[in-house]
Amino acid sequence: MSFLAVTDVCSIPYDASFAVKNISFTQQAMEHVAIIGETGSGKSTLLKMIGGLLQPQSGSIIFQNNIVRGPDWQLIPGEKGMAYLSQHYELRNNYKMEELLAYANEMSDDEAATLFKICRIDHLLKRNSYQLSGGEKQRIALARLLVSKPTLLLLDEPYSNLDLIHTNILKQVVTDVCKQYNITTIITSHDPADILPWADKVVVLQKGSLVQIDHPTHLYNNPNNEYAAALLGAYNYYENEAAALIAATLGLHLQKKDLLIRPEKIAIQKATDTAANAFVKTVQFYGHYYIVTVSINGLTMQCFTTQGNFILGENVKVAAINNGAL
Ligand SMILES: Nc1ncnc2c1ncn2[C@@H]1O[C@H](COP(=O)(O)OP(=O)(O)OP(=O)(O)O)[C@@H](O)[C@H]1O
Repeated sequence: MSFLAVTDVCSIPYDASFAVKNISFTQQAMEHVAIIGETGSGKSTLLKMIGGLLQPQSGSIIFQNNIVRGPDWQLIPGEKGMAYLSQHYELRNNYKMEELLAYANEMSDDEAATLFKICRIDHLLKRNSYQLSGGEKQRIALARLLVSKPTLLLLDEPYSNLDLIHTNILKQVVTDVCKQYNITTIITSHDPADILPWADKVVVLQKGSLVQIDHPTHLYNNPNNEYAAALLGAYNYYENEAAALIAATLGLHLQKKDLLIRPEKIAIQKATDTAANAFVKTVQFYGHYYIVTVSINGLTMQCFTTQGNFILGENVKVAAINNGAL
């Protein structure tokens, strides 16, 4: 029996144009699940249905052997044992943080003190919400959910409003609390950096429908469509004659009518006129790597390289690394 089983779940359409349709997946205890998709693809809608905060039209959600009942069936929406951190969480004004945290607290004083330390908010308890930064508010909001001792944490784009420093702090906090308290987590995001190193299972949504469920490595290397490829990072995509031409240039055997190759799978080097098969169109600096865009018979292709000495217009040779295998 799964920890969570989502079966054929459909949302009640908000209007004629959008509904989440027939989503099924399972989650084991402590398995990290990420729900990804472009903005408006239905991530929050699905997460709220899982949390019992939004009534599904059909399908079933079973959490730890119990049916999750939507708000139509409960006086106070929300499933016991689950905690949902909204993208648009709000902390009440005119309360000290310690008062706010005391409200739903099911922990002993010692347990709560440990939690606040792990959440890195122990120095903020005497403050009011207007005295906190966005990252601090986010950690308080998380701690406020955790004092009710959930076993499943639903995090709706938790890092979307934070800078890199505070994102990294919150990621560490999430990792630490989940490990310390055996909390299973689902995160929604559209940022590959939130998903690829963290998730065990990725659920890809497009316009409310399921595109793919996969392990991040397999998904990154074998996306079911161009949309799924684009969500997880840069890519080059060609069809028909263009695919054949690029495959021949890179030394690849084309097995289908289209070709998807990630930029890091292409080696690029300076070349004499006779050895060259491309020329440099643009060079962009990204800190620890460069993106060099080359032209091959009028087709463009992105290559990642750590070499910053390519010159616009110069001839280069490009080739697939390891036969393009990802
Ligand atoms: N309460 C609502 N009433 C009407 N339409 C809604 C409502 N909530 C969401 N929608 C619409 O449903 C679609 C899916 O929204 P949802 O918030 O689930 O997407 P999302 O993938 O979480 O997006 P984002 O990444 O921008 O948060 C969008 O087109 C949105 O405009």
